[in-house]
Amino acid sequence: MTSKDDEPEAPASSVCYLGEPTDPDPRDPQAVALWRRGERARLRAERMALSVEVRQAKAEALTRHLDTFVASRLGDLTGRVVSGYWPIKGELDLRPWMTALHERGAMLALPVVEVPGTPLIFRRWSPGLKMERGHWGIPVPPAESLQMTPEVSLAPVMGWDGEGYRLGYGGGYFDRTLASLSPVPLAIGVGVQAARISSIHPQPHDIALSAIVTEAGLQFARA
Ligand SMILES: Nc1nc2c(c(=O)[nH]1)N(C=O)[C@@H](CNc1ccc(C(=O)N[C@@H](CCC(=O)O)C(=O)O)cc1)CN2
Ligand SMILES: Nc1ncnc2c1ncn2[C@@H]1O[C@H](COP(=O)(O)OP(=O)(O)OP(=O)(O)O)[C@@H](O)[C@H]1O
Repeated sequence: MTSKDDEPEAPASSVCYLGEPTDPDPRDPQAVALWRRGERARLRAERMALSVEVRQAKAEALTRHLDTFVASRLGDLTGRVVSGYWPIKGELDLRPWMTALHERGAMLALPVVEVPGTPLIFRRWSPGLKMERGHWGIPVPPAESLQMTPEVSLAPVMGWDGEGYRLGYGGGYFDRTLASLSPVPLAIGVGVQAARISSIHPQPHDIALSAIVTEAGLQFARA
């Protein structure tokens, strides 16, 4: 007869980390890159598993927190340039907020990969604008749209940490863009609360965002 004592003990790590991948050595860029690839796949699968209704409820809750935060930092947005994003791959759809801002007199813009491996540019958008298919199949405003520099820039996050760092799709586009813009915009990471990771293990090229907002509220903000 077997007793409980005969059963092999689970290693402590499987209890503590609940099957999450082990953190890489942050000094080893290749290990970090490999770990990020795994985290992106895990977080993307989790996000895709959310129903459309749940995702929409999260987007609505997030929008309320975002609106409050932006108003607290900038006040009235009339005439200000705000960049959003066209949702892909299960990203939260904040287009209703973009439309509301447009109606309140803000100028909206969307990011465009004009040249792969270089900073994003931003083209003016307004509700109903006919879009073109850009790099990676992402819909973008057509080339004749006015190019603008955002004062507020939304960055959809695949993952995020408590220090304001973002995990995206692995192109490095947002980091490159923030490094190139002057003045630096109020860069707000937006995504689901469940995509929080303890650290993205920031590398020299990673630039922390100004704030992170999820459906649960403001999670991080620099003074
Ligand atoms: N909706 C939305 N639009 C957005 C962004 C976003 O995150 N979400 N971006 C935010 O930045 C920019 C596009 N970001 C991109 C990021 C990666 C790749 C890409 O080619 N990824 C490759 C892997 C690259 C690599 O590992 O070197 C791939 O997955 O095949 C393309 C666009 C601008 N528009
Ligand atoms: N300022 C930069 N200059 C040159 N290369 C950069 C810069 N920022 C990032 N990169 C390159 O981009 C690669 C991917 O970066 P990272 O893992 O941070 O992507 P990401 O933030 O998830 O992507 P994205 O912003 O496109 O969604 C890195 O290996 C890095 O070499």
